[in-house]
Amino acid sequence: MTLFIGLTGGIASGKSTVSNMILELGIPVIDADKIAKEAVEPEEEAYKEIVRAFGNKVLKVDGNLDREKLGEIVFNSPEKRQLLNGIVHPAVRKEMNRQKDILISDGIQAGILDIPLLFESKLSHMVDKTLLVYADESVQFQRLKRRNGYSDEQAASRIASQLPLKDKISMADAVINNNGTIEDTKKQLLTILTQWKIKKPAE
Ligand SMILES: Nc1ncnc2c1ncn2[C@@H]1O[C@H](COP(=O)(O)OP(=O)(O)OP(=O)(O)O)[C@@H](O)[C@H]1O
Repeated sequence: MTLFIGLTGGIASGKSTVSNMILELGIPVIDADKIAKEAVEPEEEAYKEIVRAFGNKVLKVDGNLDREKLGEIVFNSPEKRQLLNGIVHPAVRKEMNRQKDILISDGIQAGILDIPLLFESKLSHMVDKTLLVYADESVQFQRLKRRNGYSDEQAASRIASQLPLKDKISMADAVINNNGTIEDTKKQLLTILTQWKIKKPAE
């Protein structure tokens, strides 16, 4: 039986950092963000639905979706965000399930589903365990500003648009505190994987 772990966190809390560590251990990662990007490529059904719903103004001249423009529209309107999610989420769920089925039929012991908005999107039912990458809001703020070159206001509004990370602690089966060094984080990850009896595939 394949054990599926949902990896989540908040903006700039360190999900990609942890998901890279997991990949380096040889454990497969199903990446919801990557799948979501692929789901809206021009040949996909979701792309056509988005153009029908939002119009040509969300397209770049080359015909690809203007993700920044779309992001801005939905960032400022909960109704439009719901409309977009209603198109994209089912396509993403379907592809994640397809990839899960491959790991199951290959007899893989464990797989990670990297889903940034796991709790907000109510997708916990897709996994057996949930793992939260936590960082204090002040740490998220500093790392977000440094990584994205955001102003104080831009960083603060993006953090405020998500459920506070501390509220997700009680929802998760295990929490990695990523306030410290990368080494500290790696140690916590290995401890949790051991507790869940997940071995490196090579062992
Ligand atoms: N323990 C750490 N110490 C120092 N810097 C870190 C640490 N963990 C992550 N970072 C840095 O903080 C930034 C955010 O980390 P990362 O990209 O892993 O977060 P994320 O949760 O995947 O973010 P997002 O969802 O916003 O893409 C990156 O620039 C990363 O290199």
